[in-house]
Amino acid sequence: MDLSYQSIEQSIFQELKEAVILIDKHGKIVCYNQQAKVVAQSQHNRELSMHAHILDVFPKSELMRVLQTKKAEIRKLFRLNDKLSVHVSRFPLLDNAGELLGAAAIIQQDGASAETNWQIDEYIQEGMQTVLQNTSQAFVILNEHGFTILQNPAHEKFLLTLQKDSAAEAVWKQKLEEVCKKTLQTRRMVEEKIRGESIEGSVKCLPNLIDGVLKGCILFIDHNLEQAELRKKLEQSRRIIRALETQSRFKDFTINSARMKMAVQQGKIAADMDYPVFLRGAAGTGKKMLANAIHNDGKRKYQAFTVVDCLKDEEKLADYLGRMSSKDISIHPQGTVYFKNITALPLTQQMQLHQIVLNSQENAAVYRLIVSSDVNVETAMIEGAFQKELYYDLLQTSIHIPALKERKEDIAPLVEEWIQIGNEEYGSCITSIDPAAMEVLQNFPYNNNFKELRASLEHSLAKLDRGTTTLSVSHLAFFANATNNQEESNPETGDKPLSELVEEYEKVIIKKTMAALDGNKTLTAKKLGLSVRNLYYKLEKYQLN
Ligand SMILES: Nc1ncnc2c1ncn2[C@@H]1O[C@H](COP(=O)(O)OP(=O)(O)OP(=O)(O)O)[C@@H](O)[C@H]1O
Repeated sequence: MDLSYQSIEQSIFQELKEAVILIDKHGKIVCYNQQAKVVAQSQHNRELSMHAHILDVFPKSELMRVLQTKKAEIRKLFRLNDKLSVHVSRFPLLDNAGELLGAAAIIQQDGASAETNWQIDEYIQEGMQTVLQNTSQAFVILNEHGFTILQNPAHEKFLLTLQKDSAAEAVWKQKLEEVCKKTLQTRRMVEEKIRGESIEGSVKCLPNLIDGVLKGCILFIDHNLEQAELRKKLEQSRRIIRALETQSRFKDFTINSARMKMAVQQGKIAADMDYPVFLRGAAGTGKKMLANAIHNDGKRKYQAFTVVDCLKDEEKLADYLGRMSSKDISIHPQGTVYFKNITALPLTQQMQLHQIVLNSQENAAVYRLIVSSDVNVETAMIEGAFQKELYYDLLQTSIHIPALKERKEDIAPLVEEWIQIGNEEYGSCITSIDPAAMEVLQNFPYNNNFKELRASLEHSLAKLDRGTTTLSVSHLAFFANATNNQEESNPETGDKPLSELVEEYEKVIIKKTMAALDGNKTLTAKKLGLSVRNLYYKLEKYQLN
């Protein structure tokens, strides 16, 4: 067999992807192609040359073995250097009579490295998938029209949380769209900071160019959601503490309804002035909270806020009426005094209060005055139990706080807020509310307004099974029972608290006595051992007028 160079199809041989080296039976190189030169160079820059010994060029070559064994070795791994391994197939070269002429090595350098690259690619791909699925960095891949093709879990979570805050969601959605559009238009990276109400962050958008063709873009989002959630919880705790310490502010009101927004707005206007304020609204609607916010967001915030219940605090009432009647403006301005249940004041004290109101109107008051009533003052006035002049003067700056049933839009956010607080207190873990349950909560009458909403929810949360995450109608048995009891109006049934049963009984007694005495209030009060003003108060409370 002629192993000379000329006997082989030059062009094909040279173009082969594989490196080919032929040696004679002594180990001398007799033939090689271009690829073989490259392989030799990759091994410490060695030069391949004709008639050189194979071990001089490849000191670790195993081709010599084939000369001895005369056996072919297929695709054996051979380490060329620290970084590069190749697959080598070795063949003995025999003539027709089986005589050894030499040996050939076919080195699959391209194939081998492609395989190595492929293995690395697969490894990297898998690794990348794991990283992308687990990273807290939210990202989303969009096509050239701005539609989502792929997003990671961090992005899904981000969108879900954003949905809970409609104001922030609107800002973020608009900004992300803008950034995306800009990237697709300019084919350049666009970076922006986003301030979406409570949720802040930044977005980076890269054009997705494949072989110079714009295929869409990739959005990377950094946000402070976790901090925002923590801040919200902290703010809630602070709000409760402020309410407990009568440190409420206007921002502490949870409101959705236009009517309640109006009441708070009026409160804000009143806070800037020193006029007396008259707060009107049923029990538990938030009168004290609003009075407190007027004080804390007003000029006298560094002075005391004092609550005087005209129905219960007789001594305190007399004390403050005395102190506040003084017109001595040389005295350093004092804090705010909040008189609640003013319809329970006897006429003489009403006159005293009227004088304080007049002093305030003349800017001659030492104290800031805020009064409230949860019963209908007009009826008391018509009956002669409330002074007309006082009524008209107070009316000028009166703020009406609507009952919860008149502002159902406020119920959902209040419920959500109290469930979060309840979760902390009762160890429950409610994260969602079934729509049917929310309907029950929204349609409940809440005679004691916020106080009743909170107490009823607490009652339901305290009885939840461990692990319940969705509040459903079945958990609201307390609400159903309360509704039934109200509908049946049977004072002897149900598991009502004693105070409620006593009130129901009191109502029946007053009603019967009044009927027996032809509606004469003075005689009714006398018969029941009540003062006339107290009777008026109870008639209003039980709506017996
Ligand atoms: N819009 C609101 N957002 C948050 N909390 C509220 C809201 N309205 C009322 N509350 C809370 O409801 C509770 C009852 O409110 P508050 O004592 O001010 O009612 P009130 O009308 O003065 O009641 P009452 O006439 O029975 O004394 C308080 O704990 C208050 O913090």
